[in-house]
Amino acid sequence: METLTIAQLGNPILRKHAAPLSAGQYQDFAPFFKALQHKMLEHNGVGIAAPQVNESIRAFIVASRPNPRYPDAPMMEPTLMLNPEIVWASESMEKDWEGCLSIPGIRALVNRHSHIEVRYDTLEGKEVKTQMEGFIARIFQHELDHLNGLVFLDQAE
Ligand SMILES: O=C(O)C[C@@H](Cc1ccccc1)[C@H](O)SCc1ccccc1
Ligand SMILES: [Zn+2]
Repeated sequence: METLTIAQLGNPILRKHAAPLSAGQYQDFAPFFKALQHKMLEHNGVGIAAPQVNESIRAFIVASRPNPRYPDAPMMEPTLMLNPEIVWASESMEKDWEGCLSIPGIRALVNRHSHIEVRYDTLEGKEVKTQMEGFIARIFQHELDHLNGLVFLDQAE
């Protein structure tokens, strides 16, 4: 298991537009994705994006679970999402607190779409299309920002 370090704000990689993966590459990155999930769990994260560990590719993990800040957050298996996109977003927005593994110790109120429809590929190359709301939708939007060189402070209230 390669050891990954988490890029901190100021590292230019966090400001790059990450590159899409070709389906042929998915399996090549399998060991990296294992290490990515390990890193997220090590830091009690509910999500993590590849650029945060210096890999500027369009991949992230969403792993909602109840936590002190979101005690009623849904419990979900950590889910790897490749070439993720938002295909529809609600007009309605919700403000809530966010943190970031790349900006430790800072929390901010961020406005996010309350409902989104997303699509992404699985490691096996299967396309998934699904709806998200609440905390899970928030994590998805937070991680997608990372793939587009944005961090939560950029749109904090
Ligand atoms: O830096 C990251 O992408 C991990 C973020 C994920 C996150 C997304 C939306 C709202 C909050 C966090 C976190 O730092 S993981 C740590 C964490 C866990 C639960 C609540 C707040 C922060
Ligand atoms: Zn983050």
